[in-house]
Amino acid sequence: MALVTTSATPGEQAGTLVVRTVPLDPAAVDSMLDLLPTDQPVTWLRRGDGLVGWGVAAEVRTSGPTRFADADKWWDETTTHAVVRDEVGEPGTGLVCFGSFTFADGPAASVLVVPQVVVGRRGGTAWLTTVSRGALTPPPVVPHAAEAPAPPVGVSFADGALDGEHWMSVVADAVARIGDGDLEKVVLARDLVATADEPIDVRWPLRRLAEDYPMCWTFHVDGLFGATPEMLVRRERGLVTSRVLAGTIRRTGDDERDLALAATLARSSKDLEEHEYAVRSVADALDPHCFSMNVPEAPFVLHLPNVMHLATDVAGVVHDAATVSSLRLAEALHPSAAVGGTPTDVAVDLIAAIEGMDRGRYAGPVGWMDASGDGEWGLALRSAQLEGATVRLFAGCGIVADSDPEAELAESQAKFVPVRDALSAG
Ligand SMILES: C=C(O[C@H]1C=CC=C(C(=O)O)[C@@H]1O)C(=O)O
Repeated sequence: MALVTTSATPGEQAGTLVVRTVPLDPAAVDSMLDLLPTDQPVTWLRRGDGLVGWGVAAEVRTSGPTRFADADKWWDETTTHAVVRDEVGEPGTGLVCFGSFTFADGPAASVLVVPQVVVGRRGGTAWLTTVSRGALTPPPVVPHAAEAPAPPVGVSFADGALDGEHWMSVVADAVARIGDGDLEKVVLARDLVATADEPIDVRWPLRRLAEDYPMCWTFHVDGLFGATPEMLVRRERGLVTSRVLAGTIRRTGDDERDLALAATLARSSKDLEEHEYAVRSVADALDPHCFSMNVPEAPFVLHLPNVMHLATDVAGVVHDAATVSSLRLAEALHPSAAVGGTPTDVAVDLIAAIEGMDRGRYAGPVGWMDASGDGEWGLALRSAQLEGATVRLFAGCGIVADSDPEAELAESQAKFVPVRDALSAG
C-alpha cells in the first residue's frame, strides 16, 4: 500500500517556501562538515565539494511502489509554489531537497527533506541558501563552525539477522539456483548491529568517512549514512552520467600486490560477468530517456582504500529533462543489477525470500535534487542506519554462478570496514 505523509504540504495550506541563495567566500566554508550542527543534519559531499544542510523547512515521507512518483509530485508542487531569489545560479543553488529511498516496495518510509539552511561548494564557488515558510525574507544566517561531535563511546558489534555461517548457506543456495537456471545474478546483503553506551552523533562518522574515503560520496539523510563509490544517476543541464560498479576484490595494503590484484580483477571472467549485468541494466534503463549514450566497452578498476571495483562510467544526453526529474530517472534505474540482480524481478523476489532481513533504505537511491529536477542520486551501498545508540550496518555482494560463499563473506567484511572504522573513537 502506498502512503504519503507530509510535515508541511506545499501551497497555501502550509505557507509558501521563501528561498534565498547568496554567494559565500569559499574560504569560509573550507571544511563544510565543521559547519553542521546537531539539528537534523543532511550531507552530500565528495572531495570537499557538495552540500550540507540542517533544520527542516518541509518534508515528505512516501512508501510502497509509488514512493518515487509520490515524492516527485510533492517536489513539483513544492517548487511551483516557492518564491526563490538565487544570486548564484549553480547546480545545487536555489531550492534543493535531499532524499533517501527504500530498496523495496514495502511499507518502510522513504523521505525527501528541504533543510532550512544549505551550504554548498563547487570548486571556487560557495553559497548559502536559507529557506523559510511564509516570511518575506529568510532570516540571515552566518555559517560558523558548530561544536565538534564527541566520539562514540563503548561501541560493540554483533551479527544482525544472520550470522556468517548462515549467510554463507544462503549464498550457496543462491549459487545453486543460478546453476539451475532460475536467474543469472543476485546481490545478497547482510547486516551487523553496533551498540554504543550513549547515543551516537552522526557527525562523527561523517567526518571520518569524508576524510578516509574522499573519492566516495559521503551522505547522511534521516539517520542513513555512509560513503558510496557508486553514482546511480547524475543529471546536470541535459547530461546524464552513471558510475556502475560490480565485481570486487579486497585490498591487501601492499601496493605492489594490490596492483597485481587489480590486473587479476580486470581479467576475472566471474567479475566481468557480474559487471556486465550491472552495466547492461543501467544502459537499458537510461536508453529510453536519451538521444545518445556512451557505454565504454571495457571497465576500469576503481581503487578504494578497502576494496577495488570494476567500474564503468555511462554517459548520455537526455531528451526529456523538462518532464522527467533526476529522481524519476533514479526510479527507472532502480534496482540496477549492482544491488538487485538479473533478471531484476526474479532477483528481487529471491532477495525477499532468502536474505532474511529488511534492507530499509540500504541499497536504495540517496542524494539531492534542485527545482529544475537536476540532481545526483547515489546508491546507498555499505551504509548504516543510526537510531540513538544503535547502528545497523549493511553490505552486499553480487552472486553469480562461480561465486564462492566464503569469498563473498570475506568481501562483505571488507565492505563493512568504512563504517566500522568511522564508529571508532580513534
Ligand atoms: C551491494 C553492494 O555493492 C555492490 C556494488 C559494487 C560492487 C558489488 C560487488 O562486487 O558485489 C555490489 O554489486 C554493497 O557494497 O553493499
